[in-house]
Amino acid sequence: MSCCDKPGLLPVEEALAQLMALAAQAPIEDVEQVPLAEAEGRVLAAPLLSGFDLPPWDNSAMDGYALRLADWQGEPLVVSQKIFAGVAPEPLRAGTCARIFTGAPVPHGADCVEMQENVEVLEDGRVRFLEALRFGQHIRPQGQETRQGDQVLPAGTRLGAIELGLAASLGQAVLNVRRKPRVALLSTGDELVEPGQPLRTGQIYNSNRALLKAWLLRSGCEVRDAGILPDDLAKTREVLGSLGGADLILTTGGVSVGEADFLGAALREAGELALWKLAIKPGKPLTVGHYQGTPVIGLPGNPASTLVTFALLARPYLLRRLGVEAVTPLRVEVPAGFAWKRAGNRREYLRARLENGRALIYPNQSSGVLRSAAWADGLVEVREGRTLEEGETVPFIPLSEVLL
Ligand SMILES: Nc1nc2c(c(=O)[nH]1)N[C@H]1C(S)=C(S)[C@@H](COP(=O)(O)OP(=O)(O)OC[C@H]3O[C@@H](n4cnc5c(N)ncnc54)[C@H](O)[C@@H]3O)O[C@H]1N2
Ligand code: MOO
Ligand SMILES: [Mg+2]
Repeated sequence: MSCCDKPGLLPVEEALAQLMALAAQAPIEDVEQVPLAEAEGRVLAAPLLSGFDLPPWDNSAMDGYALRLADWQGEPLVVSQKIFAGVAPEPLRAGTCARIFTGAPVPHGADCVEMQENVEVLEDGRVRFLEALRFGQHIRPQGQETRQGDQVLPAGTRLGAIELGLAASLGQAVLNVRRKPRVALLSTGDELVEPGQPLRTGQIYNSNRALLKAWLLRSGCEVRDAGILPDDLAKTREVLGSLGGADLILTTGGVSVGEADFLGAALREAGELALWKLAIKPGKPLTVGHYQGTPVIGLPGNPASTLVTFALLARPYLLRRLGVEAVTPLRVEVPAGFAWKRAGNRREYLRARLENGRALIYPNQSSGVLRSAAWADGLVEVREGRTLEEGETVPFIPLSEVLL
């Protein structure tokens, strides 16, 4: 055990529970109406209800012929009308059938559709049905998908491609969604330089800013990019104090115990430090609190620590503030394609990739190595105190689950 890995670290579940409680105290409830085409990634503010039955009328599932079963005694039937999708049919004339195509409304009086492969069209145009017919066959009944008034999606649903398609099928051109969270993004560190600038000795490029900005935008947030903050307590106070209009100040770096780590000190002075030092690796010094009443989440500066803590803690917090229930990502159990001999006292999230159904881990799991995450397609979770033999089952969190 190293000097810093003492017991007393906050377990990940407890940190998440506390973040959820903080989120519940500060819901973002303002509602906006947005056109369907702009609603991707937003969160429904009200349930999506079906204004009508879907499908609105019985319609054919096949290209073929519609008939009334009782009219068919084995003799060929005359075709009395042709019904394409998009037209309103006449009622079916007794003793006849109708030519019908997939998606076309079934005419009043018909109760069965036969696909054209199973009929013989006679020279006189009549149609002989070659196989036994069943009542209701190949008919998609009115309301089979939704009934008028059904709740199709609950409030708090995040809108992805499927939900947008569903809303469109119900004729919704505009959706009521929660206002986007306003996130002020700050990268702390005297060593940071933006890409495009020359790099002097001791400096590194700011990668967390690009990573988080893209991810926040994808997560449906409005980003106020507050740039780079030097490692200086007075400057930290000044900049945090200027970001009061934000729903969240999200910072990276400056949360550990070094002499240039000032976020904790600033929060203790003019706010509250609610969470610090978690049993998570990477990401232990994650810092949560508020500054003059504005919520602050300080992600540890190491790029893989930033990624893991954003994915598993900060992102769920933001989603919960929007009323999203399901904020924890899916885990699938997979066999480990590696052995893990070092039981740690923090829960570890290893950058991993599935190959032939087994999880392989990137050879360098240093929290400074972002390349590990670009190589990976998920995170393997290794619980505190655990070692693993190759072939044992481990939880795997697909990165696609958290990147949306
Ligand atoms: N004595 C101890 N030292 C450290 C401990 C500890 O418990 N005792 N914890 C370590 C752990 S774990 C982590 S994680 C880091 C977290 O450090 P900070 O959040 O204070 O971050 P910094 O010190 O500012 O930076 C850490 C590392 O990350 C680089 N960095 C920072 N920001 C960026 C950025 N925007 N883009 C790219 N890289 C960035 C920075 O240069 C440092 O290399 O603390 C350990 N130390
Ligand atoms: O927890 Mo730190 O994130 O190990 O590098
Ligand atoms: Mg530090």
